Amino acid sequence: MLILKKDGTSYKAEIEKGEKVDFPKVAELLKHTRKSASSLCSIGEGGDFHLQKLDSENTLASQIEPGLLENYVRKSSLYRSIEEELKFILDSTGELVTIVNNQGLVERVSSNCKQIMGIEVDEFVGRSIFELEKSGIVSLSSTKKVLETMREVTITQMTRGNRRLYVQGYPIFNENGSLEKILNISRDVTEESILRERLKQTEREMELLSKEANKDSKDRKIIVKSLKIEEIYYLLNRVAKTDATVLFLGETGVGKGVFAQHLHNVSDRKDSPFINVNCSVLPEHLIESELFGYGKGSFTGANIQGKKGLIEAADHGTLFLDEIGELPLQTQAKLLQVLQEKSFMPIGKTAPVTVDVRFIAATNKNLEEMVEKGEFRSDLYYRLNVVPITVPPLRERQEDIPFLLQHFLEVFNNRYNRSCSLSLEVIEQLTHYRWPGNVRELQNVIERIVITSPKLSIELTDLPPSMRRINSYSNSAETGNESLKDRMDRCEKEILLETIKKSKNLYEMSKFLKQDISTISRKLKKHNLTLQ
Ligand SMILES: Nc1ncnc2c1ncn2[C@@H]1O[C@H](COP(=O)(O)OP(=O)(O)OP(=O)(O)O)[C@@H](O)[C@H]1O
Repeated sequence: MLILKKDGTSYKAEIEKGEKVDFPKVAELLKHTRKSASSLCSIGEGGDFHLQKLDSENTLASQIEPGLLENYVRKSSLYRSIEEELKFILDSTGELVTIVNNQGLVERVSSNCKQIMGIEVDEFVGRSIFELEKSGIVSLSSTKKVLETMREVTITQMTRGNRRLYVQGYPIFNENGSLEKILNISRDVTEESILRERLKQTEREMELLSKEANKDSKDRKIIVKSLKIEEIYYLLNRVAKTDATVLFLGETGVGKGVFAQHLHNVSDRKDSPFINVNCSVLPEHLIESELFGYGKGSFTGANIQGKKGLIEAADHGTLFLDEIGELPLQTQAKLLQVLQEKSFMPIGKTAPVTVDVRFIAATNKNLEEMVEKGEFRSDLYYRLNVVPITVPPLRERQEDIPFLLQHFLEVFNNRYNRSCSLSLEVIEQLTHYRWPGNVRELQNVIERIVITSPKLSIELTDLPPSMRRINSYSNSAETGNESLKDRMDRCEKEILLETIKKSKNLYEMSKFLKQDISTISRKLKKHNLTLQ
């Protein structure tokens, strides 16, 4: 049995509670308690501990009040050393460690509490985590999550002192499997997040710089051959001298983006950024913050340092708003204000930002129709529509097609280290193709051919099946200038040309076309064709 003294020291007596003891043992006990034998027999009220009166059979038992016991234990050297070790462990991790009981009351916290949480240890210990969350001392409690899920959790927390914490909460179960405590280890990642954000910003700037650097590269060359494109090109060179807003209209892939970039390149703003924003790609809930930026800690999930918007990033340069028809109505109102006043208020800021930006917009939608349906603000439409430029689809400017084919062939031959060439029939065929995806589709077709063709000389048969015949027929039909006979003759010639490529002799050709040899021979003669 352990005999405890008021000063916290202890004495271990070889006596068990209820054990019969002889007088030598009682004497030993007396020595330590410094009581006389007669007083020991009468101890029991108000002493360090209460001994039951020794009865006639010399039975000794001890009774210690619970409060007193706790006090003794706290003062004991063993307790003190465990306590010190635990404190040392909590403090030496460098992370904020909290131990919370299963009711959500904070039992312990490491001494860096003030530095990380912004409050003193004493203000933290003993308080309910629910109350701390309510009073905004912690933004999101990991303890609460552990209590809900009974599992290990990981969360990001913002403290009152604007520190960002990466918190891991661990449930600690007792041997019966019920939750005893929750251990939370929080790492202060504020500096890390700032650095990450700076890195992202630098990457964005690098991307802008590399775009700027590439803008005059060969890939960016603009093919201007047809009269329609020539007109646009020269109009842009004139408009570039002003700051007028330009609205590019036209189907997808016709080159609206290319012309917007050209307009910037030939303007006085060419040495400042050209910021290309695709309004259809930015998620609706982010579009405003991306365009206008925001101040420090404006909303949940925002960068704590605040962020410069794309409009501000385009200061002294050009902002190209591609797919402007996709801009939400609410953002349209804010954009109109920038166009009119050249200033705007970033989210969560109190001072307006003034910018000097040239605006260019583009869309493949019918904005007038959208205005009628109330999907696009009429005032913004008129503001953007100062210089409207419609870029025609490829099928309306076939003169450009052979030059575009040649241009992209060069680009991709260089890129993939090949020397592919197109036969005259291929050029002719592709010139009459409808190109629903316009220049972008043409570019992709040539890239695919250069990458996949085993041969260097590209023939009709190497074209994707959809481009080999049908479209040229329908396209010519659209022009409506040819008679039925002429069109049939032309088709016949194209079919013969294609079959010649894969036939060794007349016999094979007649088999392919399911015609007798004499008919094939006659038709070859008619079209002035020979079998090699
Ligand atoms: N005249 C041209 N000369 C050279 N390349 C061109 C020309 N027109 C378009 N291109 C190329 O075609 C591709 C599509 O052009 P761009 O992205 O400018 O079209 P867009 O009309 O803006 O399309 P979308 O409406 O889908 O955004 C680009 O890779 C571009 O380089």
